[in-house]
Amino acid sequence: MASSQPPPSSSGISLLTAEDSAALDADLMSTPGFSIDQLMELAGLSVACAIAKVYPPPSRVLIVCGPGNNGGDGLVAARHLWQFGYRPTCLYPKPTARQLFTNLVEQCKQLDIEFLPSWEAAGDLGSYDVVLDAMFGFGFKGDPRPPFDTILKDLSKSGATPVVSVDVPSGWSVDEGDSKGGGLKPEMLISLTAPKLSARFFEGPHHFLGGRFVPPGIASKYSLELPAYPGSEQCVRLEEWGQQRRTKQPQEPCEG
Ligand SMILES: NC(=O)C1=CN([C@@H]2O[C@H](COP(=O)(O)OP(=O)(O)OC[C@H]3O[C@@H](n4cnc5c(N)ncnc54)[C@H](OP(=O)(O)O)[C@@H]3O)[C@@H](O)[C@H]2O)[C@H](O)CC1
Ligand SMILES: [K+]
Repeated sequence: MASSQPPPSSSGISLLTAEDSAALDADLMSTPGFSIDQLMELAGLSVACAIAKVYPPPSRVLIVCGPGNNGGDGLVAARHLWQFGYRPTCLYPKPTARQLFTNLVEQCKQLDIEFLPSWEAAGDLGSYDVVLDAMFGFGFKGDPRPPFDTILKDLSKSGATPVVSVDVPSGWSVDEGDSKGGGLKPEMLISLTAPKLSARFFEGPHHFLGGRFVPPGIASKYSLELPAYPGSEQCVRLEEWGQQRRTKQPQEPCEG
């Protein structure tokens, strides 16, 4: 069972705790029998589709991938972005030896997507149009360990290039957000399945939902209230965060 009713955001959309995110993930793989490959493919595709809504090709995208499934989403997104006409470059400093991940890397290499040997090799961040943060999602705990500590510090300091975070801004507590301060301030967040609790602290102008694979039974088990995806779209913009708050103008006085 879901550990508790997910808290709604101010807009009524459900937010998931780290604990419920992991439980929901396990449910998707047990009851409807989704494989992780299927879910990751759809998650990564939705990330690429959301990026295409905001940063049109041919953008230079630096994709920083972490050691878990969030990193796998980044590798899938790299392949789709290339197919959409982008020029992705990947950094995958702690590659996972599992077959799924070695396949994803090989699929990118078949497209001649460059894999950087180190963070230092990324050079001037200003030479990229977008940095895709696929380091950590709902499996992150504690303080970032090397080399991600340095990468996150550098990305947090640099205002040169917009950061797009997959599922959770990396380095943030999944439930508490950037509780220590000084962390990433992404311009765009692509929440997967449902926004995580920390999304209530996201202040950037672009918040999307992706991962269009939740069957009604699981949505109802977790009492998920989510916006409908339009038509055949893989992502939906969550207007309720950031954008509306930032663009809200004081009411014009009525004439007459
Ligand atoms: N249902 C869905 O919405 C799906 C989402 N997907 C994506 O998967 C992630 C969650 O993936 P998971 O592998 O469980 O977790 P993460 O990728 O977030 O991180 C786990 C790895 O990170 C390491 N880790 C954890 N904390 C730290 C730290 N402080 N410093 C360095 N490294 C850290 C951890 O290593 P351990 O040794 O600590 O275990 C793991 O290697 C979700 O957010 C979505 O993006 C799926 O793709 C599809 C289904
Ligand atoms: K992330």
